Amino acid sequence: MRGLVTKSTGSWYQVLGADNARYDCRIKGKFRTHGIKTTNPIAVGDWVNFEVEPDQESAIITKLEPRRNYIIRKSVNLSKQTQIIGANLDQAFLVVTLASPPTSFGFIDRFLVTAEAYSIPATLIFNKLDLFSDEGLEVLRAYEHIYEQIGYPCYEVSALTGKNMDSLKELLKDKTTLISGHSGVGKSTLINSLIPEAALRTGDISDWSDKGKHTTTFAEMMDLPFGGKLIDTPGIRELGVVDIEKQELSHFFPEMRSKLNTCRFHNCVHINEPGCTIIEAVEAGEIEPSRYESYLSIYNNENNRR
Ligand SMILES: Nc1nc2c(ncn2[C@@H]2O[C@H](COP(=O)(O)OP(=O)(O)OP(=O)(O)O)[C@@H](O)[C@H]2O)c(=O)[nH]1
Ligand SMILES: [Zn+2]
Repeated sequence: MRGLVTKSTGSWYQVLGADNARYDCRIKGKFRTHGIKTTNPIAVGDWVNFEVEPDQESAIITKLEPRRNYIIRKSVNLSKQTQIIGANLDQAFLVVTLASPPTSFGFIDRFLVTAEAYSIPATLIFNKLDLFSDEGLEVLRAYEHIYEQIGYPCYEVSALTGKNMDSLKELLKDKTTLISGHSGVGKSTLINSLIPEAALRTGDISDWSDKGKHTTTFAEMMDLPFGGKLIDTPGIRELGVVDIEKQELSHFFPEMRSKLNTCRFHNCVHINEPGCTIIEAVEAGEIEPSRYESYLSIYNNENNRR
């Protein structure tokens, strides 16, 4: 039967079958992963074929359909390994906030670079709008302006009061969206506001995760009541920047992309080369200094977490 993977622990996969029933599936033997070294050959959002075992208790995934796209992160404990967080995504949302605790530019930019690297459209959701004074709002709008100019849509909401949540629903409707954010930004509150049954879902998780007691839950796909799917990434607070050649990094900063052919040296990496148009653009205020700092930080492989 054909089905959609909606949850995974790395050893167990929950699959929503074509018959609308959910199956607990496993993989038998080795699975072709097309050159991706990963702890989970199959990810949430994947379309698969599976066969129900004679005992009717479990099922075996037999085939993985080609992915339209996917997003990957470095595994925290296994140095060379990577995790596929989600596949077949329409877009990625990063929930951020400038209030308790504020999200740093570095955190935002690393997320955006990852989304660019995998060609997944990214949107920033600024939460906790209700906490802002007029002055605070000015700072917020300045942040938003930076990212909107580059081409990233920004939305300001309050998951707590529900302010502007309707415009968010419009964006999510009938799409598959990966949602991410560091601890405390209000991602759970936001999901609960979008999916009122999400509280039920929590009970469901603990029940199901018995199957994966010693593994991590990578991600979970939820149905949005107004149409569309949301992929939550519990325990995944940050997407690492994976497998980007230093020489290529600037391609994943859209505001740098258009200027790349104009540096004096064709192999310019925009650090301290003479005749570098990226550095000139930073100095002229055309490229935001915080974005250039993030570029340097990623280039130097620094992990300046919040
Ligand atoms: N004022 C205000 N507080 C909010 C808003 N959204 C969430 N919060 C609060 O922020 C805190 C963190 O919210 P959570 O939804 O638990 O945050 P999270 O991002 O899921 O983080 P974890 O709980 O660590 O997983 C809670 O005290 C929420 O009540 C908001 O829009 N406005
Ligand atoms: Zn340059």
